[in-house]
Amino acid sequence: MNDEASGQAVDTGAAPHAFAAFLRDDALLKVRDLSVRYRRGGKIFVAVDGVSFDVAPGETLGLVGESGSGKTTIGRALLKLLPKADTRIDGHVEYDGLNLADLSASDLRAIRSKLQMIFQDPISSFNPRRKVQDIVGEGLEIQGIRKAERLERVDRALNDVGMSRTMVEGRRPHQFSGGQCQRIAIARALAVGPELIVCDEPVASLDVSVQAHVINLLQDIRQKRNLALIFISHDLAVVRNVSDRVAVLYMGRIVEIGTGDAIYQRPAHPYTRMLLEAVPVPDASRKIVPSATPTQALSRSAPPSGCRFRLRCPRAQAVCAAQEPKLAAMPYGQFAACHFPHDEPAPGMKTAEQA
Ligand SMILES: Nc1ncnc2c1ncn2[C@@H]1O[C@H](COP(=O)(O)OP(=O)(O)OP(=O)(O)O)[C@@H](O)[C@H]1O
Repeated sequence: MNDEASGQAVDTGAAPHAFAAFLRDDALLKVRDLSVRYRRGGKIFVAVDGVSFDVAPGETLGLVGESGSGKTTIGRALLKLLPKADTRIDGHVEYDGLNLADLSASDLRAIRSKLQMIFQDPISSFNPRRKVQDIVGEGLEIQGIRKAERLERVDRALNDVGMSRTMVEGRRPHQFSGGQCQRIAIARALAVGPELIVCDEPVASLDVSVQAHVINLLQDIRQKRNLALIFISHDLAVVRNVSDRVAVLYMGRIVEIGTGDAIYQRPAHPYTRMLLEAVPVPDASRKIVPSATPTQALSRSAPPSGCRFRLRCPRAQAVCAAQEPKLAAMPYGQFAACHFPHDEPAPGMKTAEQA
């Protein structure tokens, strides 16, 4: 399936179940042409629009984009956590060969032990009246696991996040710091023995000094347990050291997807470059590209014709208004949806050859 050199445009919209060249056969999770529409005040709002990607066992995929680009909606759609009312989901999500749309409630419960999610604000996902050891064991309780085994698995999960039962015994979430609460949330996800965890901005609410600890912790656990991660962030710098591949999302669509090396060293899409420019680096030659039209001002119920990024894009030409670009293979192996992709290294970045 890895037809990277073909240079062929990939129309995932027209052929939702066809394997595009950046998709893989051996994936644990297959997402094909996923769209999510919300009804808001009588209008249809397209939050996610024809997104396709895969996650292989043990792989980390970074999902990056500005606020409102649809990252959380994708994460929640994968776990079937979106509100049913006023939400329409189309497309195909397959986990370990099972189509999630076809699953009965009990099959879905079984899958949930394999597929977990952690959130930006862990405390709001905790029942404040419960003790921490019970919170960590919640998923096991739902599965009907007996108490002795539950305690053993809770201990193991707490140890994996650098905590212990003695540390948490009899205590409630508000007695812990933000970083510790995120560890508790990770332990709760780990306790059920997942294969894939969707991490939704897991460090965004933490102090910068704690962020690195939590990221390193996730990395260690991932290696130890051969976990796959979808790491959601608005910040390309945050996913940089954790992602094998990165997908860049703009207004509900993937505009670039590829290995971390390609995305950081040879970003082809002007939007990816804009996000990279916003990453603070100690290099005065790199400036933040001014954005004429902020995303919030762009209507999602009536997105611009052609390329959705064209109103903010310094390279836009007439064809960009007339024709929506498809994801196409770039010389450095990634796929980008752009009529005028960049071919030069990212400014201020050393390429692998130069390093
Ligand atoms: N339940 C809902 N009903 C209506 N609109 C929604 C709902 N949930 C999200 N949206 C809208 O869908 C768009 C995508 O939201 P989403 O939270 O997925 O984006 P995001 O990229 O995760 O942004 P953020 O980082 O700010 O959470 C936003 O404009 C949001 O307002």
